[in-house]
Amino acid sequence: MKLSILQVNSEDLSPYAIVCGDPFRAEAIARKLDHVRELAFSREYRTFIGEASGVPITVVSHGVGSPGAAVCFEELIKGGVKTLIRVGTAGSYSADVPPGSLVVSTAAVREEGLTRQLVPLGYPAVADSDVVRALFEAASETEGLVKKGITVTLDAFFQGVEDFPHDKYKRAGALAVEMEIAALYVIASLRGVRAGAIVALDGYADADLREVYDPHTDVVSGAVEREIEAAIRAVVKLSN
Ligand SMILES: O=P(O)(O)O[C@H]1O[C@H](CO)[C@@H](O)[C@H]1O
Ligand SMILES: O=c1cc[nH]c(=O)[nH]1
Repeated sequence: MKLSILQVNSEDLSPYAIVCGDPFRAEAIARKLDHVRELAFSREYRTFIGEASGVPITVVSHGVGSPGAAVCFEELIKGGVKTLIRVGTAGSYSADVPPGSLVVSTAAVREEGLTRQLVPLGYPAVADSDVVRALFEAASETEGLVKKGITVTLDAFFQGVEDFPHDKYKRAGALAVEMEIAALYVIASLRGVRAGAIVALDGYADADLREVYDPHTDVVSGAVEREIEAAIRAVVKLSN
């Protein structure tokens, strides 16, 4: 079956997918795999298939923001993907997890608009516990700080005149904020597949991102390398 938005044949997909926002990061992840082939590059969705330790892995970029990412997650699941791992970046809520750290998201606050069009507000956006365990173990085997905990998914990236809800979620113990994990977790639960996510912290969420956002530093690149390694190893662990 040809997936109409991703423009890939479902027969070419692995049951394991690593997803990320940036099409160039998808390529960087794919380059770590054996026998890699690019399957399609349609809109923001760039799809590769490769192998790690003999386990086939699909890698796909989902772009920025929950609505576009949701389309990607839904099509992958329709195409037979059973385990999805997001490898992303996020802004930190705490000096205990400074830029360059990794966070494995156990659950996500639904501060986006997409999932409320799918399920009631009380429905949780929660990771699969086996995927969290595999990601945390694999990330802990890399050099550098890794924590697990709640993350926040927000639609807005640059602030307008409304206050962002960062302070209350910080006080409630959330570790970081990004833009797609809640959509991933809700859709995975709805469709009966498992999902998890790991993020590399690229700055502090409450800074004025218009002034200071720069994910292209050595510290962030190093953390992204670590999370890619962790995600690939987590897939191999989950396949055993
Ligand atoms: O690095 P990625 O995976 O794109 O994740 C984060 O970065 C983007 C914002 O620049 C958003 O997609 C956010 O969730
Ligand atoms: O959504 C995001 C992603 C990266 N960094 C942030 O501060 N926010």
